[in-house]
Amino acid sequence: MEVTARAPGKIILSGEHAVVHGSTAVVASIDLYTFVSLRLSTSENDCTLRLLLKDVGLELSWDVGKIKAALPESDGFDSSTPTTCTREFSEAISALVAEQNIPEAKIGPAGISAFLWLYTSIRGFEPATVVVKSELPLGSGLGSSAALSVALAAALLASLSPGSLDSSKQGWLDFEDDKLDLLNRWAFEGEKILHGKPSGIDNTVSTYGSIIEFKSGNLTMIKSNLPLKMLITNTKVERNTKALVAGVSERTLRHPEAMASVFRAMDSISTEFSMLIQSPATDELAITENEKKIAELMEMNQGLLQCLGVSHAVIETVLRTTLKYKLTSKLTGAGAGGCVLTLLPSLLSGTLVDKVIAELESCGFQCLIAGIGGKGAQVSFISTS
Ligand SMILES: Nc1ncnc2c1ncn2[C@@H]1O[C@H](COP(=O)(O)OP(=O)(O)OP(=O)(O)O)[C@@H](O)[C@H]1O
Ligand SMILES: C[C@@](O)(CCO)CC(=O)[O-]
Ligand SMILES: [Mg+2]
Repeated sequence: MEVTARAPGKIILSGEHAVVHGSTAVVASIDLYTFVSLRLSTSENDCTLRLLLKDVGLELSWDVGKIKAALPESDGFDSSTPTTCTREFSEAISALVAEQNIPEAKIGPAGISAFLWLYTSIRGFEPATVVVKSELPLGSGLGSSAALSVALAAALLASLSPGSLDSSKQGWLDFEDDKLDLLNRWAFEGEKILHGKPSGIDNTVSTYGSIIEFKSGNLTMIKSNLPLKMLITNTKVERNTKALVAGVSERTLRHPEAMASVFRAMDSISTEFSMLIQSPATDELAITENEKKIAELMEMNQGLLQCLGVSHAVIETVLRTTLKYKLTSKLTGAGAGGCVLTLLPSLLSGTLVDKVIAELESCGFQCLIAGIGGKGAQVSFISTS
């Protein structure tokens, strides 16, 4: 049997970074996915765990006996109890990754460490082949690390106990709510390896989908009464979320009061953003008025993100370019490059949108318009017999 899981990326509409420090944030899933296929070995002679990372052209393999010998003694794995990777395990896993001699330019080791932690914690030391493929740009603010963690955990948990999932059914199947909570908690353990000190917002929206108001681990699914059409511009400047999150924490240590004020302001912006998109807007005038207020909140949010030190020259280029067309933009995700959101008001003509995209792409950027607020993690069972 082979199981394939898919998990969506995300756009943070308001409150990134501040959410790590307890502020409210608003986040939406997007219809770009990371796919993880897991096929357990059927041959008794096969003692290999294979990981194929298609997006970075890496094929890695370990003898499962060697993995078991390299990891510290433990009471065995318990898939029902998400556990944080300890320093001792982290050092042993880093050594298993280092022996693969991965070219640094290809990919940071964190994604592979997260894989080894989730695999051995949930499935133990069973030989298998795991294939990862994504529609998301990596390291660009669209939640590729969370989509990886969620899709990995989803495939592993579904392979262990399909539970209510009917493996004879075709197509993408939804998890039961209680399974989603377990999945999200395991994915959060993967994000801790990838993000250092994650808030949990990225793995939560990749697990549950939809649009979510998130604060200190608490989530409220919200329904937007506004179209919320967003142009996503990928500046193609890759960066590392873990380092950026750490940088904001260091600035907070240097300027505690000032930064606390910024976080409080971002909390207010997110709360108002959430209230606005849920407020009833039936006619064009009401929608336009609310879209103008949303644009103002995005502009204010971007200004505060500059206070945190996570903007970048290429982000400023996108801001200036879209402002020429009286459009408002803000970075999304960890910043310092990556992706920028531009609100496309519902009355905006397609011709104008095409002009904005053409000018942005002439700067070497890549533009896309993704559907937002869709499904979260799902699995599909493909018979390989
Ligand atoms: N499809 C993938 N294949 C291999 N590694 C991946 C994949 N997706 C994510 N990763 C891992 O996640 C890292 C990128 O995570 P990072 O958190 O820095 O960026 P992001 O999640 O795309 O952006 P943000 O956290 O701001 O939303 C990559 O360097 C890699 O280690
Ligand atoms: C920058 C951050 O707020 C969002 C990254 O997409 C980090 C986090 O919340 O884990
Ligand atoms: Mg990430």
